[in-house]
Amino acid sequence: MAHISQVYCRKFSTSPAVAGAIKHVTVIGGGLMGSGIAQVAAATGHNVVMVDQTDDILSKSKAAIQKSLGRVAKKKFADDGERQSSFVADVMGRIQLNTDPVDAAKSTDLVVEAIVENLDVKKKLFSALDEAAPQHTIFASNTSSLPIRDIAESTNRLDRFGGLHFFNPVPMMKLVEVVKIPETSNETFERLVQLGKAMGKTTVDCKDTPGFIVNRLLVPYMMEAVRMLERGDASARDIDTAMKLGAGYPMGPFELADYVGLDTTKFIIDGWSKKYPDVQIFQESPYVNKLVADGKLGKKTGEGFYKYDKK
Ligand SMILES: CCCCCCCCCCCCCC(=O)CC(=O)SCCNC(=O)CCNC(=O)[C@H](O)C(C)(C)COP(=O)(O)OP(=O)(O)OC[C@H]1O[C@@H](n2cnc3c(N)ncnc32)[C@H](O)[C@@H]1OP(=O)(O)O
Ligand SMILES: NC(=O)C1=CN([C@@H]2O[C@H](COP(=O)(O)OP(=O)(O)OC[C@H]3O[C@@H](n4cnc5c(N)ncnc54)[C@H](O)[C@@H]3O)[C@@H](O)[C@H]2O)C=CC1
Repeated sequence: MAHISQVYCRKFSTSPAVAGAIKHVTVIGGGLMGSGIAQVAAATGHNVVMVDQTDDILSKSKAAIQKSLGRVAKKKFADDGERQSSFVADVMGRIQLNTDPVDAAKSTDLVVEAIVENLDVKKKLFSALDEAAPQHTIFASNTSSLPIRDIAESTNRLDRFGGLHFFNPVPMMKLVEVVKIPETSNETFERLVQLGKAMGKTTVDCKDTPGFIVNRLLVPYMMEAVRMLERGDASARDIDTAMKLGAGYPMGPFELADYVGLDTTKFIIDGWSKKYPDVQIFQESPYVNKLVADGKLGKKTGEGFYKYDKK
């Protein structure tokens, strides 16, 4: 016998797919975050399409996923090379690649956007996707710092729009912030929460408030670290050591900034300094600006606050 809530959903939902769990996920952006989201979605049984601008970028994203899955497989199936390989092949088999976001959006339950941290670029993307995606498709942004409502206004599906904020590295970090705008329907919100849990994450709910929970606290902390460096109070190395050994953080603020990417970091600072011109802590950092101008974007380019071996 069907459970009463199943009967209710079948009878009253606008589309049968709205009531079901999200099975097909389209991830737009195959960078640090998009590749991690695609990996974890596929590893938890979802069919995934990962979209980026060129085949070349996508093949690098695919290689990054394969490498990360290899690390996961080693832990999951220690000493069993065959099972490790079949796990990796199985997960990779659920990830398709596409350079056309509009095409990818035509048949998907959820779009998760993880492209560059720029409001206009994100709005342009979602506006195009809105024309193509089916009615039931939910849109979500992984933005670090932009208001979800500002991105969502480029679409006609505010009730099916929310924030899904994952953390870097996605395969290791256990949290997803699920963000509601005033128009997000309860059904959409519940489905996003369910997806976060189905991906093996702990979810927290948050309103569309600047930086959500984590970044509202993390950004001022990291900004104060760079102010200390700029004032000459302490070296980057000593500040990092202090925060790791004195506060128990896995990475110090400069290691973390390099890990996040200084381009993304600068996009966040630029956005917030414009938005909050009177809040001193959010104002630009000459030190970060110089590193970015010199192409030193952190771990991904081999140099940021620190130098890295290119692997
Ligand atoms: C300061 C100046 C700048 C001012 C600017 C202010 C602007 C602020 C910008 C804010 C940006 C916000 C971005 C955002 O929106 C939110 C975020 O995501 S914030 C980032 C959150 N992430 C963290 O805080 C990461 C903290 N670090 C860690 O947890 C660990 O260091 C990490 C897990 C990354 C690595 O662990 P570590 O022990 O250091 O290294 P190992 O290499 O030995 O790894 C340990 C373990 O983990 C496995 N592993 C690591 N990475 C992956 C991966 N990608 N895929 C699969 N597996 C991975 C690895 O295999 C190891 O496994 P073992 O079994 O233990 O060997
Ligand atoms: N780096 C981090 O630690 C975190 C970043 N975020 C957020 O996730 C988003 C992505 O960040 P990262 O993955 O770090 O950036 P990234 O620079 O590593 O990757 C972005 C990718 O998007 C692609 N892209 C840009 N415009 C596109 C478009 N119109 N269509 C398709 N693909 C496009 C780029 O080619 C690139 O591969 C940003 O909004 C960022 O704020 C959120 C949590 C953590």
